[in-house]
Amino acid sequence: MPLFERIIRAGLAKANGEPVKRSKEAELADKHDREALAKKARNAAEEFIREAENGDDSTSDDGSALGTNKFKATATSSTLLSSSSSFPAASGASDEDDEDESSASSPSSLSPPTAPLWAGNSDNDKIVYAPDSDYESDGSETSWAQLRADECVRSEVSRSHGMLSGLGRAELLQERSAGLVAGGDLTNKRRLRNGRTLHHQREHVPPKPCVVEIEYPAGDPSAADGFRLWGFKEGKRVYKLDSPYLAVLRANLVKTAVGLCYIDIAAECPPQIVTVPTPAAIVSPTDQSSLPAPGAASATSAKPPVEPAADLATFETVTTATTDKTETTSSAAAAHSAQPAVESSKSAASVSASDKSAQSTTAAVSKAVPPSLAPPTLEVNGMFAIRPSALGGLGCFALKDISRGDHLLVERPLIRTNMLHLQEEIDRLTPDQRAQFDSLTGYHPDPRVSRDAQIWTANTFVTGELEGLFVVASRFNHACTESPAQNVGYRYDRQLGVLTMTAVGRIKKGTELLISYGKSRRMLHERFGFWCLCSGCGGDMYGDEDPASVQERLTEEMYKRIWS
Ligand SMILES: C[S@@+](CC[C@H](N)C(=O)[O-])C[C@H]1O[C@@H](n2cnc3c(N)ncnc32)[C@H](O)[C@@H]1O
Repeated sequence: MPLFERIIRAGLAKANGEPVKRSKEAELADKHDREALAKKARNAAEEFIREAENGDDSTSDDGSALGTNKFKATATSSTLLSSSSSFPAASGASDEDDEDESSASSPSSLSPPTAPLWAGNSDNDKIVYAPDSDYESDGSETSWAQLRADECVRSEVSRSHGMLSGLGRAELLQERSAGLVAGGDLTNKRRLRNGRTLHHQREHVPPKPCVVEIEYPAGDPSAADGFRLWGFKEGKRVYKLDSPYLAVLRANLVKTAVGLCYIDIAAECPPQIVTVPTPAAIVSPTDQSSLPAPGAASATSAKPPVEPAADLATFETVTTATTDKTETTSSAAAAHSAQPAVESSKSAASVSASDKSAQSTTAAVSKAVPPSLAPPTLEVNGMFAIRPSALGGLGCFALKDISRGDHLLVERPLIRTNMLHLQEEIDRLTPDQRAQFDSLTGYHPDPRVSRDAQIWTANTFVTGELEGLFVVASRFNHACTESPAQNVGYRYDRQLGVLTMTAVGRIKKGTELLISYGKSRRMLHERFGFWCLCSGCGGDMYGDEDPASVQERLTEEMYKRIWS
């Protein structure tokens, strides 16, 4: 379960005094405790068995007591050991009581393990079983289990937070630079202080500035100019930069980022992403005859649909002009820099005549950047193009004036499944489909999850009981209700198995097409990892305040809320 969901659930449940489903860590901790109890019980049982085999007379003196104790010990041992399965089946427990107890303590009654059912007997320090036939465990009966779960969640938060902020590494770098700890030679590296203080989780530590280590091939001090904290993206701090060394940095991106910050170079270096929507998957809902057969939905082909509907007929391949120098953010830029250049050149070969200017711009930009960093070539369906967006990464922009009710896109899912079966579905993708999947932006609240899971989490649409991932629809950015308005609605048709995007108002050529991911800014941040930059929800309500500090402050507020 995602971290935030766990935290929120735990918090809500705690507030309401409701039982909390324990985390995996708590389960492990319980298992550890159970094993300790099992050991104890085994010793007790062995002792009893030894006593019984030695013909201890106390049986006849107090047969029932010993019988009960003996039974308790053995039943307990065998039950407890059913999880560790190292204790031989207990003997000498064949009376009626025993059968009752045995059935009550069969392994199935412990599935899932319910540690709170066990308690130490303070009188004889033996483990006793206190079955209650009406009792159904939900795994959260005792406060220690609850506490342990909370503790696990708490450590989870601080761990994740440590990863989010990179503070651990920042501190290490700082200590290294101060000569407090041993480390590599920093003399050829520039360090940048961003003046940030530590988050409240670490308040006991005196605040220190965060240090970013960046390697500059040129070694020129002025190369550090222009860096500033922009915010958080995909679980990492994002720094914007505007440096004369961009070209060099671009070529050395991996070396440069040093694992601490992800450098957003979208303004100068366009995303290396080629989205090739499946023509067969994009048809008019009125032209259902041309819908591809299920399963063949996403076969990649450069051919247009056989009989495309009028409004979606023109499949243009547009080389997007990406000389836009505005400060756009793009996770795609770094995440997808490995996109094979061949894709770009392949698509570039089919540039439509209608976009000659874009082509010439592309040619100019191509000269300036290495082939692997050539501008994106994006295939669109005639109604919109996919281009870098000021909101973040790529977005969809109207290529013509659009009227209310116009269908913009009808798309079949590349994958329709749930998290449980995601891997199987991914494994079934063809290499082309896999490349389409990989090209998407990923985010997951827990940065440790796989990139596949991140992509899935950040891009899926609810499609009935399952979720669907659509390669083109995934490029629609979010807006709240006011300007820039959400101007596109979508609906998944379960019978046809297609997602339809429809204009919900008049849209002028060039306007970004925006859908709604949800209403709450906090939800957007927690679920998708971004603070909405649209003005509708107050993304711009902070006036002159530096966006970096706004985002940092909001993040801190979120953590405070989680912790309170
Ligand atoms: C489903 S993707 C949308 C397409 C994405 N821009 C891309 O390049 O692939 C969702 C991501 O887009 C960005 N995004 C979408 N709407 C945004 C908004 N209103 N403000 C800021 N970022 C936004 C966020 O990074 C979010 O995680």
